[in-house]
Amino acid sequence: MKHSSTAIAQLLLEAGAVVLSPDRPFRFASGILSPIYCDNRLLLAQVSARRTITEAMCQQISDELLNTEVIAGTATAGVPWAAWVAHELSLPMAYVRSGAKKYGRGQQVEGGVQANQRVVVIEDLISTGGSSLDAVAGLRQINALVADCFAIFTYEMEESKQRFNAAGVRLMTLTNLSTLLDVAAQQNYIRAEHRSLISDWASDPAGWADRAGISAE
Ligand SMILES: O=P(O)(O)OC[C@H]1O[C@H](OP(=O)(O)OP(=O)(O)O)[C@H](O)[C@@H]1O
Ligand SMILES: O=C(O)c1cc(=O)[nH]c(=O)[nH]1
Repeated sequence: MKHSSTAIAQLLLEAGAVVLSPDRPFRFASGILSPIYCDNRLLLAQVSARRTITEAMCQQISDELLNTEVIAGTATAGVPWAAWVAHELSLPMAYVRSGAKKYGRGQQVEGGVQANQRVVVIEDLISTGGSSLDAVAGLRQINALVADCFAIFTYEMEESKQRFNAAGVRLMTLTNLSTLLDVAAQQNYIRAEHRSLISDWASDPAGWADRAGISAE
C-alpha cells in the first residue's frame, strides 16, 4: 500500500510527535528558535507507527532508488530507521557519526562502506539539512557515492533546499510542514492562530525570534 504525505502527517500527529511551545520556543540543532518541534524519536516506541514508516521508506527506495547498495543512518535519530529499512530490503547497513570518533579507529562512517558503493542516507528529520549533509560529506570522504537522502519529515526551509542543491543531493521525504499544518488544522490539532504563527516562523525561521521579539534564554 502506498502511504500518502497526508497519511504520514496524520500518523505523526496521532503519535504525539508534534509539540508546540510558542512562548518558550525550542532550540534546534542549527541554533534556530522554533515554536514547533517534531520528535520522531517517540515513534520508536510505537510499533504500528514505526512499521508504517519503515514500510513507506522501503517502498519508495525500492521504487525509485533501484541501484542502492547501502543504507546509512545519521547518528543518532536516523540510525534505527536505517537499521529497519536495511533489514527489510536485505541491504548492508551503516551509520554516520556527527564527527570522527576520537579514539578506536577514528572513523566517522561505521559499517564497512566501500569506495564506489551507492549509499542512501536516512535521516529522521530535515531542518537546515546540516546534519544530513555532514553525513553525506563524511561518506564522500571515503569515496562512497551519495546522491540521495531520505527523511521522514522536512520543514521545507529555503536554506535546506539550497544546501541540498549545492551538494548535488536529492532529498526525498515522507511528509513535510505544509502537509502537516493542513492536516493539523483540518483535524483541530492546532488552532488557526498557531497555524499562522508557524507559517510566519516558516517564512524565515532564522529571523523569527527577532521578529517576534523573543530573546534566547
Ligand atoms: O537539518 P538540521 O538543521 O541538521 O536539523 C535536523 C537534525 O537535528 C536533529 O538531530 P539532533 O542534532 O537533535 O541529534 P539526534 O539525532 O542525536 O537526536 C534531527 O534528528 C536531525 O538530525
Ligand atoms: O532542527 C532540529 O534540531 C530538530 C527539529 C525538530 O523539529 N525535531 C528534531 O528532532 N530536531
